[in-house]
Amino acid sequence: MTTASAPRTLYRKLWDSHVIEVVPGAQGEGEESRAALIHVDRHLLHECSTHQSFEALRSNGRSVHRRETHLAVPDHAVSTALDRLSIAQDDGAAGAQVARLASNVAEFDIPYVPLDDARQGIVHVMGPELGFTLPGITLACGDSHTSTHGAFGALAFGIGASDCETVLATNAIVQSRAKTVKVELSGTLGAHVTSKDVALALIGRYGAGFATGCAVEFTGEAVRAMSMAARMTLCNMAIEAGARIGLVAPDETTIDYLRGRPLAPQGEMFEQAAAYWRTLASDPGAEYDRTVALDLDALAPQITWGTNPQDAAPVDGTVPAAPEDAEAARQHAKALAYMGIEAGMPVTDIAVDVVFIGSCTNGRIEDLRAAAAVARGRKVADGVRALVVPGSMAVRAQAEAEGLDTIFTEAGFDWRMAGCSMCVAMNEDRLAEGERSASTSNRNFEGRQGRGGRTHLMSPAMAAAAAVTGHIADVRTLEEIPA
Ligand SMILES: CC(C)[C@H](C(=O)O)[C@@H](O)C(=O)O
Ligand code: SF4
Repeated sequence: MTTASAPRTLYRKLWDSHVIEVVPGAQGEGEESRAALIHVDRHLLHECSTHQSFEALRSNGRSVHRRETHLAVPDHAVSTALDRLSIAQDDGAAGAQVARLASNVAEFDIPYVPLDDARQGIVHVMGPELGFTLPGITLACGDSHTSTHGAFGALAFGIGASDCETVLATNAIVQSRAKTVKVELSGTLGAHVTSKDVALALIGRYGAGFATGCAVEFTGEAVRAMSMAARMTLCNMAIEAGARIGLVAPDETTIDYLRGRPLAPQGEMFEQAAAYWRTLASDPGAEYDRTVALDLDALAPQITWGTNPQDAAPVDGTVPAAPEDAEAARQHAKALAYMGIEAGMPVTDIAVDVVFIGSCTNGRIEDLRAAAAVARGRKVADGVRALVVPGSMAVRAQAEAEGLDTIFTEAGFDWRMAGCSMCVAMNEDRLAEGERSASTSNRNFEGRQGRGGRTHLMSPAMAAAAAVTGHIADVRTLEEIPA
């Protein structure tokens, strides 16, 4: 039984401060129920997972409880073509999804960022940019990568369509309190090694299920040194370790990021909020259900070779040999056959057809800067199609203000409008059967980027290195190009 004075994890503090009522449960004698009705402070919506919820609201005769706590944006199915506003009215499936979202939010009077708005972007990029995401809040969205917002010290989680209706109608939801995993990151990242590499290395070492159903808190000096963008990448990828929630305790980096954001508190209110945010950290001695560690000093850039995010290897390594366990060996053979590669080959021998730089994992301005630093003065290799899809229109505008678009286009990259794009292939951006990509997104399952497509996950700098060499390449070994 947790007493008021027992040291608590950040997760537990966020949880406790949002419990409306504990649901009496079937726990063992003397054990506290883990289920509770919790308050949902904020809710993000996109066009793919919400139509059913609005239908349910209508058929149940319910209304939206507090309209200003919701924010909707189309991102998954939208075109990323430069002339998309003139084609958005097409009656294709994607256009219809966006149109339905627009009419649903109009009917229920929910704040909406339409496709032609300068703030449009992937929900998990746009929410933080606007200051909709704040430390200490609960934030829900009908999308698994909602964990991204945990980088701010928010309790952020994906919900299903029926939960989405409940959240719209009540701002509350029954959840089960998750078990906690502490990830201790020690050491310092080397040049060109990023939080994407940390995430892939962690999942590679501990397995795609190492945090199943858990709340993962990333801790250590290395995390404190990371930008908000890097922390968001980590929390985003926590889902690929099976987690429900990713968390980083807020600090001055978080507070500096949020100051002046349009939907964050302003002036004296902001300072009062920041004083509270500074209290949001795990107490010394707080107990986690599991702790895992990774030393970053010797970490190399990572890539995935297979069809699961845990199929990670260092870029200076080889495609691994079959594991001993029979079932694991069968999976390994299946993955290699699908990917069209062989055990033992250096991963840098893998040639790519397509490069995708974008997504809610790595579509922020820092990511584009890292990719542009590699692309600058180089050319996309012959036969390679390379796309840069900013995570939001604000990222796109910032990149243009910095001249990154010119660097990319001069190098032969395609410079697109914002959206999920080839991360999920719900729009026209997709791999053809058998095509192979270097991708900065988060999932490499069979067909994720188009039926029969083959995905190698990596960081933005590594993806840019693949674009200019035509194969998976160690960005650390590319020659410096003088400015
Ligand atoms: C379409 C959406 C519900 C889905 C998710 O839940 O994550 C998508 O964003 C994804 O990344 O696969
Ligand atoms: S960018 Fe990819 S992972 Fe992120 S929300 Fe869109 S589809 Fe999901």
